[in-house]
Amino acid sequence: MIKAPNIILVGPMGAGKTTIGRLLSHSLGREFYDSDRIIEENAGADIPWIFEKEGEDGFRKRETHALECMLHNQDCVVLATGGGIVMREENRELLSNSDALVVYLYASVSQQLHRTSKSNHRPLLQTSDPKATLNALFKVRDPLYREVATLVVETDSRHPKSVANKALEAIKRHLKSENKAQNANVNG
Ligand SMILES: Nc1ncnc2c1ncn2[C@@H]1O[C@H](COP(=O)(O)OP(=O)(O)O)[C@@H](O)[C@H]1O
Ligand SMILES: O=C(O)C1=C[C@@H](OP(=O)(O)O)[C@@H](O)[C@H](O)C1
Ligand SMILES: [Mg+2]
Repeated sequence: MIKAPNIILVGPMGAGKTTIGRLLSHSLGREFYDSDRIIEENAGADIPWIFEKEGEDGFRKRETHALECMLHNQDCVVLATGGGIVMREENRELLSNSDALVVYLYASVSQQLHRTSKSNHRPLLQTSDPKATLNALFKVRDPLYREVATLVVETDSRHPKSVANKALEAIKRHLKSENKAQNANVNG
């Protein structure tokens, strides 16, 4: 059993946040949440509908509210976020100022494109050139994911189970080194 506060997954669309988050939560015996599902449940509508009726700005407001509620009410859960969670400074501050362990699931743009091509539920990718959109988003967002993340886990050419195991090992290593540093502070 590992002792860690909330584990929060960030990264681009198609990085596998929803898939890996669920696998991680099973391995850890923790509850799993996905900010996109929380938003949909609260709205009583799906994400394409919210984007259509309220615009991206309406969706982002709902996203901030979902993140605030999770950080305020939940402890020791696994939370998958949506790829745009880092766009608002307010959200980055919420993530950085919380004691959550934030894991950036990295995926190359070609993998993002491949993995998102099976679904039409991502409004931002309903363009004539989703690859150009993913490239443009990646340029802006990659530094922001790195800014809020404690750990970065590479997901290209790995099966989801292998990504989840890799993330788990990285989390355990991180917690061990954090404990050692704390003990050194107490004893030193
Ligand atoms: N490591 C992986 N290798 C291959 N396919 C993956 C991997 N991770 C996720 N997928 C697949 O990619 C698609 C998008 O995954 P999802 O978890 O929804 O990503 P996200 O929540 O980051 O947008 C799903 O069909 C999922 O099964
Ligand atoms: O990158 C984004 O801005 C978005 C990512 C989506 O979540 P996933 O990253 O889980 O696909 C979802 O929140 C919405 O379509 C917007
Ligand atoms: Mg997702």
